Amino acid sequence: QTEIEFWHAFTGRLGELVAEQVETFNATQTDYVVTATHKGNYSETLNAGIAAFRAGEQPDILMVFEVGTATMMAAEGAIKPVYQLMEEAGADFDPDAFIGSVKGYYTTTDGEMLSMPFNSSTPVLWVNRDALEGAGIDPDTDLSTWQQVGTVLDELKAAGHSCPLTTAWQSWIHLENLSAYHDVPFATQDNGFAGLDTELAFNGPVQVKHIQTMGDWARDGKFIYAGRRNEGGANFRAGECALFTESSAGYAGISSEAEFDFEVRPLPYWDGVEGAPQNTIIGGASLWVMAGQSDEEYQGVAAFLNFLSSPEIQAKWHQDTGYLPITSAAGELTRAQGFYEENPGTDIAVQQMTANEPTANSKGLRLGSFDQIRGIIDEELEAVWAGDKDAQAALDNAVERGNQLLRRFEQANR
Ligand SMILES: O=P(O)(O)OC[C@H](O)CO
Repeated sequence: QTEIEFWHAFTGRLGELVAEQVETFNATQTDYVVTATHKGNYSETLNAGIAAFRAGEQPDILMVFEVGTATMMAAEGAIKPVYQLMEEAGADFDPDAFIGSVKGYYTTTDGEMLSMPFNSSTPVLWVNRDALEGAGIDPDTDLSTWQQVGTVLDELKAAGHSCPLTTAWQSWIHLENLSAYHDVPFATQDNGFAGLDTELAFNGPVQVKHIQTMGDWARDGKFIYAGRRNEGGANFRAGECALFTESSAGYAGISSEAEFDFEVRPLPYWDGVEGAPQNTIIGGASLWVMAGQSDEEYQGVAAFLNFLSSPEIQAKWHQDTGYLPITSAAGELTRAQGFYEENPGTDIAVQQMTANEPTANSKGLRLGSFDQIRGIIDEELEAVWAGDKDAQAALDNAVERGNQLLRRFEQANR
């Protein structure tokens, strides 16, 4: 059997679910055996893949979060483009099977799909209905807008709740998606899709107002900051927080652990901003095939990737995890199986992504060195939450510091 090495970033319930998929693939055929290894969080997995490539010890498949997409696209000698892999393997592969917003994220402007979509998500609002009820708030109360959320946070606070709102992935949800959802640019040049000469632009009035409001909520004990990635998930799953902005894929952990009545709602928007709500953008990760492997391995990689995106496997993955059904066939199968009727709200994420035709501001982001830029944004946001900076000063600073990294990336990849 030819061994296929697959490095990923999943632990907890998602780790169990990816292991199940690998086992199913290994059990369906005898030519290949996929060995899946957890290499840390998304950033650690990306860095492990880059370091391994430099040492000539790269895996066959590397999971890279959406943030690393531009970096991987620029790493020409290090990767085997998926369209090429499928062509050479003679595999039956149709990139048009993927929904547009997912396909577009991982496809070059020349229409070549470079990495394989796998776990795509979008941010939503998770609600602990018991917490609302406990504070004397109607659990069906409208939470469509941030204005409405603000009123509920006041009520939770007045009732003595210790964690009215927490969040995961603050830059992704409260700046990147906030910008797309309100149809304002996060960066120039169509958020980087139109050229490497892109500059950050997330210090405009909509973003400043939102971050300042979150900063005020933090000062008043209504927004509790738990960490840069998905640390807040532990607090929400334990029932400590009433509202939680997190990936749709929070579903995996919440549905298996929460001992309270929970619900998923659309991500709130600011009423009064023209064009809002537009559409949210994807997060999660895609699978990159690394260069320098044997023909047999590439045959196995093509078979495994095709298996992962087959309607049955992708539909099960979507239903188990809350990741989007990334192919139309997986979405249709899920609907036909009655899953959305039995699990109300589980189709909100895909609706939120696809309700409107994306604009130049809402197709997604393609920015080099973006993992490092997110680190800068995280630092600046933490200064706002701590009350050390106001939102305008923090976002201006993040833009200026981030632009320096973009210029370096542009020079290195011209
Ligand atoms: O938790 P995930 O996998 O949906 O990813 C969330 C963000 O996109 C990470 O950048």
